[in-house]
Amino acid sequence: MDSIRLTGVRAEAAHGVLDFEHVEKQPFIVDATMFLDLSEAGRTDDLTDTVNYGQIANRIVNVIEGEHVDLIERLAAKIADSILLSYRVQRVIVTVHKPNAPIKVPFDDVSVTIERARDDEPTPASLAAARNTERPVSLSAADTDRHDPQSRSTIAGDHGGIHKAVVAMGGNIGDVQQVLRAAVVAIDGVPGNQITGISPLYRTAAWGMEPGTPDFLNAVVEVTTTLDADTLLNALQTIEAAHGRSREVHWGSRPLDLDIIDFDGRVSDDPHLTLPHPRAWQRSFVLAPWADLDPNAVLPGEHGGRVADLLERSADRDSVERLSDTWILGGTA
Ligand SMILES: Nc1ncnc2c1ncn2[C@@H]1O[C@H](COP(=O)(O)OP(=O)(O)OP(=O)(O)O)[C@@H](O)[C@H]1O
Ligand SMILES: Nc1nc2c(c(=O)[nH]1)N=C(CO)CN2
Repeated sequence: MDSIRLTGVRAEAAHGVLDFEHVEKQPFIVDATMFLDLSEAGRTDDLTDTVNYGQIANRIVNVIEGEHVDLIERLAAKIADSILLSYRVQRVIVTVHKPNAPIKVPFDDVSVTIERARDDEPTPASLAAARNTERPVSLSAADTDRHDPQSRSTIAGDHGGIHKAVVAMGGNIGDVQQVLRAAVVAIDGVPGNQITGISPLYRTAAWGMEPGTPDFLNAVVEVTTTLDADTLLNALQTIEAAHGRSREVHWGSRPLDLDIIDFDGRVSDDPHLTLPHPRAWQRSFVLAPWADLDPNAVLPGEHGGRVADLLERSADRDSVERLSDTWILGGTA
């Protein structure tokens, strides 16, 4: 099968079993070989027919710089999972090198290599991709013939042109900032999606939850997408599941929540996907970052209005605090 090989992706982080390795950063270097069918991309010259290796490299760095792990075996498994979020990748070989590992004799390098296939253990991403086989994504409404409709590696799109969606992100368990960064990368990595705006990061008091619920971090992103609204929701739920599946979550708290706030200004009371999000109008944790991102934004629907005005009137507007404009780059300074 065709492959894309990315080698020497490097980042520093504190991973390892020994005490000092929990605090002192050291380099980790990753090679990844992704197996996928490149024949379409070879014919069409279109990035949406392959995987964007720049996005894969970002994902690898996000995992390395993410939550502490003791073992490079675990780091390799997390990296393989994040790569298999790209539904086109059928199989991946990941090598993690730890050249400065605490080994007392002279050595060149130590590494682990793992191989994971989409079929070995279906990830939420692969399950969602497999379920949505009806029609593939494309960037224009005209090119419906370019893809193989039988392929299980497709995500349905509506071929209805380019839509604009506003997605709210939040979480209050674990390294939320890191997870939100990874979520932005993952949303942008869904074929047909392009992130066009990222709000500042806010710390917000838990809204509508039991006293003592930890604060959330929240942000809002704008996405242009060729996906229909249901398929976008499906993709967002897949990304949520990838970040929540192995954690113990007490009621209400969550590592990652992704809601569609607005989709082309549509209004719908379908409970599966209510538009605009039915509680957005009264949530400062949505309104404040959205108003920062787009001071002229308007929430449609019964409770709608200028987002900045809704924020002004919102009962909990003092319970949100702007933390960082540059959080997406990796720091909160
Ligand atoms: N605009 C929307 N965005 C995301 N999910 C929605 C939307 N409208 C309806 N839903 C449905 O809501 C269900 C529950 O979603 P979720 O678990 O994110 O809720 P929640 O985060 O606990 O509450 P809230 O929706 O108040 O933020 C989803 O399965 C989804 O089908
Ligand atoms: N501050 C804050 N509160 C919440 C949030 C959230 O993201 N931030 N999400 C909720 C359910 O989605 C309920 N309450």
